[in-house]
Amino acid sequence: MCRLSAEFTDKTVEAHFSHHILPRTKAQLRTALLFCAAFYLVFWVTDVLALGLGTVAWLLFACRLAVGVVAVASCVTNHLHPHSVGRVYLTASLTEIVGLLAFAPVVLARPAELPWHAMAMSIMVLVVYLYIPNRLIYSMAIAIVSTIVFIVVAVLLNRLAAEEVLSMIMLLALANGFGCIAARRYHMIRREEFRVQSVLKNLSERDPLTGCHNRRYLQQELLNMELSRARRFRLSLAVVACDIDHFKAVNDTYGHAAGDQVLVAFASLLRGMMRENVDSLIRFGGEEFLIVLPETDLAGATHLAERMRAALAVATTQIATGHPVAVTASFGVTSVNFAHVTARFPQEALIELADQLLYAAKNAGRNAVKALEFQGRPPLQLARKAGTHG
Ligand SMILES: Nc1nc2c(ncn2[C@@H]2O[C@H](COP(=O)(O)OP(=O)(O)OP(=O)(O)O)[C@@H](O)[C@H]2O)c(=O)[nH]1
Repeated sequence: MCRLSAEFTDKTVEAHFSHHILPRTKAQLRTALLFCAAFYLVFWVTDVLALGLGTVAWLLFACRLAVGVVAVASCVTNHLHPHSVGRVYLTASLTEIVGLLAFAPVVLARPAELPWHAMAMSIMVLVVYLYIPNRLIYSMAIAIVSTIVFIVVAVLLNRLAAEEVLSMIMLLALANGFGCIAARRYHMIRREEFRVQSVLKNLSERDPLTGCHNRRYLQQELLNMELSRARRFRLSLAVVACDIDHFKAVNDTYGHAAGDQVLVAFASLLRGMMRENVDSLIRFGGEEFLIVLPETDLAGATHLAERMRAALAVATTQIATGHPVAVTASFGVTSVNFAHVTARFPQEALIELADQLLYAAKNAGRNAVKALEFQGRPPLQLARKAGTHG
């Protein structure tokens, strides 16, 4: 994490984090802006009490109203662009700047109350750092520049004794210092929470050896999500089950560590032939993998499985001892086309059919692909498990 900005140094991670917290940031920003704008307007009462209901008081009302208008416009803009992180920070900064600028006429119109204005300025600085959600570097820039401008205006007004000016400067420096430290802490804690959550999510959804999604993620999230999407838009969804042939022999001959290397290489070969961010590879158990292919019909999925089978058949994995290890794999392919299938069926039925086809491929001599369209009914018993398969 960058120590100055309190953001992730990796821009992609930071963008991911910002999008992840965007709904919460927007809700916080809306509350903060409307609350601050309302207070700004309510404080007009003090202008009237100090100046009477004359032209100057109405001018100050116009300034305060401008802050309210910008705050409301910011909220509307963010509502109309629900996915824009940049716009959230832009509107937060803009409202902060307008709010602080609108404070200048109040100070100039009521110079006798300079110590109170200094106190108000300290509170506003804290609000900028802590209450209005914004990037820390933007909050820092806005708070520091407006503090300096305020001090210059206060000195030019020449209403305070030297010791009062010094007290005011120290008070404002304290507000900036503590505000900045607290805001920095808050930004870092939120990112640390996000990092821990991501690590835990990864641990619960992924297989540590191959980095593929695990069975729990497939059954509890992925398949349900893909099936509902395919059903809603009447699309095809394909599932491919694949399993390395005679994998036990690899372990027995070269050792478990070499077996692990072969598994990792197999997963990487499959992943390399899939569509990034569209298809999913799941380690279903031991040496069996499952591939979920959205918007893919049986012909497309069978073609892919055939290409994967052929690629593996000519590939070798260099294990730690330097030996090249060659393996083959068997594939069971099924797909469901929701343009035709309207009946509801349990998600397991699709996996079960892919699995049965996989064992049919094993029974047919291995290093083979078997495919069948899923018709929405519980699958038939296509094949018994191959005798050698555990
Ligand atoms: N190295 C390694 N081996 C594993 C892992 N998970 C399961 N295995 C092994 O995979 C082997 C699977 O053997 P079987 O189920 O008999 O299947 P097979 O030898 O591949 O035979 P067929 O599938 O019928 O072709 C067993 O020896 C398991 O110990 C793993 O994470 N790493």
